[in-house]
Amino acid sequence: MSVSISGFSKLSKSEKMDWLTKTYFSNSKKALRVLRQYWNQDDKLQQLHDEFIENTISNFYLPFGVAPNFLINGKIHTIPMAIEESSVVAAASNAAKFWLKRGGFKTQVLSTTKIGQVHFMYHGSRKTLQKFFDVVKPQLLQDAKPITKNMEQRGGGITSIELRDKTADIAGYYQLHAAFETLDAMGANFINSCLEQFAKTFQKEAQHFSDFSEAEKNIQIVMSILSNYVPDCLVRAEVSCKVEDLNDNKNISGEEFAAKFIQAVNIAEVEPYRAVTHNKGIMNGIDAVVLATGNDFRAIEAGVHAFASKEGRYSSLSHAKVEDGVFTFWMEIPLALGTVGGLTGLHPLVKLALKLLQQPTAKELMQIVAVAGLAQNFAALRSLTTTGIQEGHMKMHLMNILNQFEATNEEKQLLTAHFKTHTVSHNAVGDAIKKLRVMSNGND
Ligand SMILES: CC(C)(COP(=O)([O-])OP(=O)([O-])OC[C@H]1O[C@@H](n2cnc3c(N)ncnc32)[C@H](O)[C@@H]1OP(=O)([O-])[O-])[C@@H](O)C(=O)NCCC(=O)NCCSC(=O)C[C@@](C)(O)CC(=O)[O-]
Ligand SMILES: NC(=O)C1=CN([C@@H]2O[C@H](COP(=O)(O)OP(=O)(O)OC[C@H]3O[C@@H](n4cnc5c(N)ncnc54)[C@H](O)[C@@H]3O)[C@@H](O)[C@H]2O)C=CC1
Repeated sequence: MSVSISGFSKLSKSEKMDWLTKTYFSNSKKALRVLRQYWNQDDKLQQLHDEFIENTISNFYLPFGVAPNFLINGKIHTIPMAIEESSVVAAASNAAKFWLKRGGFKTQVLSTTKIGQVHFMYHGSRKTLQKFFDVVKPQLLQDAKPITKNMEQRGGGITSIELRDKTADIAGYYQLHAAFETLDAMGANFINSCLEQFAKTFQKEAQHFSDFSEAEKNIQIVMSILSNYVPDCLVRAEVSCKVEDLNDNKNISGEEFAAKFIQAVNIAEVEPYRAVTHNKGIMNGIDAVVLATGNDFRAIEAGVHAFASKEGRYSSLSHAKVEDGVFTFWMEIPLALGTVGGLTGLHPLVKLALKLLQQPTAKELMQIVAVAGLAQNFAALRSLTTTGIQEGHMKMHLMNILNQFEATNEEKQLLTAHFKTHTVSHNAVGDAIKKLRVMSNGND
């Protein structure tokens, strides 16, 4: 079907739903019912959620779960997670429980610098441009003062601006490359506002710079935007224990477990096909907490994967070693997060998640999120190198398969018990449910 519409954004919510359901669904009443089913019953809350984005017609639920027992730098946390995939929360909880008895997670924020750039074109003398930049720099900072005043009072603001010559890549291409400290805000809007002001000042002042020829005054601003690549907004998370303490009755000694685990990490360090899946496992934990705390998971994803490629080849974000009988597993990861701004003060479940985390600062949240990623990676690698991933994952996924077969509560109970001792697969569940239904029909 190929249908276009002009002025859709101007329609009311019910007009939008009406057009959509009549245009795309043979049973428009049923489609409407589903959409309405996910509206918040409270009118005020419904409006709040509607107004987060544009053309809202319903709400998209994700489960909101928690993983308890995370010992981080000596303090226990229960971590909120919003995610659709079964076994992720169980895996995080499992790893938290494992490390609770082994000293817990240690974390450290290594840096908090964020970057933004004004990309512009200039075809003239590089020396004169540099001279102009040196002259105009105080004015750039001065004109941005109305935007930076409050941030500076809090201890943040613009920390540097430099002129970068990118003409080796594209003829005439230069940048104003600026660094920012945005404290508890992720900072996208703050940084973009500063950059757009830089661009205005830069262009305006160029008109009055007497060393420029008329042609050189014609600086063309291409765009002004923050970068989601934040290699200097970095947090480290680590676990370690004596090798013999890794033994956890999984029919494998601590030494064997450490050796296999390190092999698995080494493979992800050198083999991109494996590294992507390895890091996906880390992002299971990271994204879930990022979402639950109202942060921008696209920004985090883009930045993290760029960081994983920083050596020129996509590689593992985590690393492991044994030294002097001590197993250490760690990760350094860039995370530009906010605990103010964005949705953090608006979405009721985000507010609850932040309260659950005892109202963390952005730095504290960076550490909690990194831990969730490392824990997730530990749980996945532990399964992969011992039982295999499917045993635990499918155990958790069983309920989704049962729901696909529209199992009743009674069927769920019987089949959950059955699959405690049988391997879960889509086919096996299908066969078991068929058998059960034939038997119960026979009994009728
Ligand atoms: C699934 C488990 C945890 C089972 O592990 P288990 O040893 O069978 O669990 P258990 O029943 O003995 O319970 C032990 C603890 O695990 C947690 N746990 C256990 N069950 C639950 C549950 N229902 N709800 C909440 N928490 C649960 C919980 O902490 C529990 O302690 P308790 O609460 O009893 O004191 C384990 O096998 C595991 O960690 N597997 C890894 C699963 C995983 O990584 N899933 C992610 C999806 S797969 C993927 O996307 C990524 C991947 C794997 O491809 C990445 C990669 O390749 O690297
Ligand atoms: N490329 C990207 O990543 C882009 C992301 N965004 C979106 O921007 C939003 C985040 O932007 P923000 O500027 O962080 O949010 P925001 O625009 O809500 O601003 C947060 C403001 O909170 C104030 N504030 C109060 N207390 C503070 C404290 N302790 N520390 C720091 N600031 C404090 C500051 O004035 C700060 O500017 C997210 O929703 C994100 O999705 C927007 C454009 C691009």
